[in-house]
Amino acid sequence: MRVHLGSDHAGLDLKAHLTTWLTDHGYEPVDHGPFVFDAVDDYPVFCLRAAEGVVADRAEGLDSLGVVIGGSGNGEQIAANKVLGCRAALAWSEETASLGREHNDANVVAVGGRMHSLDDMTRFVQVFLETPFSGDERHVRRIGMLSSYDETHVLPPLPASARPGDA
Ligand SMILES: O=C[C@H](O)[C@H](O)[C@H](O)COP(=O)(O)O
Repeated sequence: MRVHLGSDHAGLDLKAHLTTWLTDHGYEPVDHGPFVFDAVDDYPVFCLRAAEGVVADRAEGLDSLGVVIGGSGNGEQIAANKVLGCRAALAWSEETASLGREHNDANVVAVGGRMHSLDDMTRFVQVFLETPFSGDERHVRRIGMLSSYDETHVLPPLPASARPGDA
């Protein structure tokens, strides 16, 4: 499996660690930078490229996921989710990492490099990469609503039970 990585200065150390770890574990890492420490670099530059790499691979039928890393993971997740076809989940525990795949079929995971130990973050990424999407009908339906909104910008209809005054 190919794994696209992007970060900023706050995620640089973890990205370097993960690149080696991924290679050692049979993955094909693709590093979108940064490659040197620059305390004022900007995560969108690198995380948008990583997310685009995942989406392009998957459009060609390749097995591909992404990892974006910053101080909190928040901005990196937001950046990745700007790319059409990317679903980026923020992982801050093993459970949120696995749920990102099981329930959300996320194809990119965001991690906060200033929030956890190196071992914990590596484990979150490992869990994310190794967990399959459940494929359950309810999750497929919800993901379909998001994809449809991406394409049409039309809101999904409210169910009868959720209309104001119907409670
Ligand atoms: O959400 C954004 C990330 O956490 C960034 O890594 C963070 O904002 C960078 O902060 P600073 O520029 O203060 O190092």
